[in-house]
Amino acid sequence: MLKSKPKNIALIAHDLKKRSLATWVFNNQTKLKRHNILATATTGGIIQKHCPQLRIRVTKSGPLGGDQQIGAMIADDGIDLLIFFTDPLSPHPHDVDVKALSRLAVVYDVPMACSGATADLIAASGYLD
Ligand SMILES: O=C(CO)COP(=O)(O)O
Repeated sequence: MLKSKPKNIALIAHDLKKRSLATWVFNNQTKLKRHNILATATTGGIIQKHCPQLRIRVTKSGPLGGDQQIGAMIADDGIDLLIFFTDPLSPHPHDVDVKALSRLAVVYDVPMACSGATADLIAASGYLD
């Protein structure tokens, strides 16, 4: 099968969802490894430990501007997929940044998964092949 060109994929998870995102990445690393992976600092560090063979570029941590950095990349057409496992049951000091990031993903029509079920559907869709 003809492979599509590597995509720029941003990975982010709130604290209580980091383990679940790391597991999702581990389970999908065969598909992910030929793409350019970007993550916010803490999320990226945890995923890197679970998946040492993936090359992960990191931004600042979310509360320190990482969500905004990824939002700016979306506005520059630099992100093809956003996997952002959000935790709707905990307060976040940088909630405005979280909202701004998900808003920009919609403005620029970037595919976005906020939970495992949607991320699984995207992985099964052929988008990463
Ligand atoms: O806060 C985040 C998303 O809003 C994620 O940032 P970290 O990966 O640095 O924890």
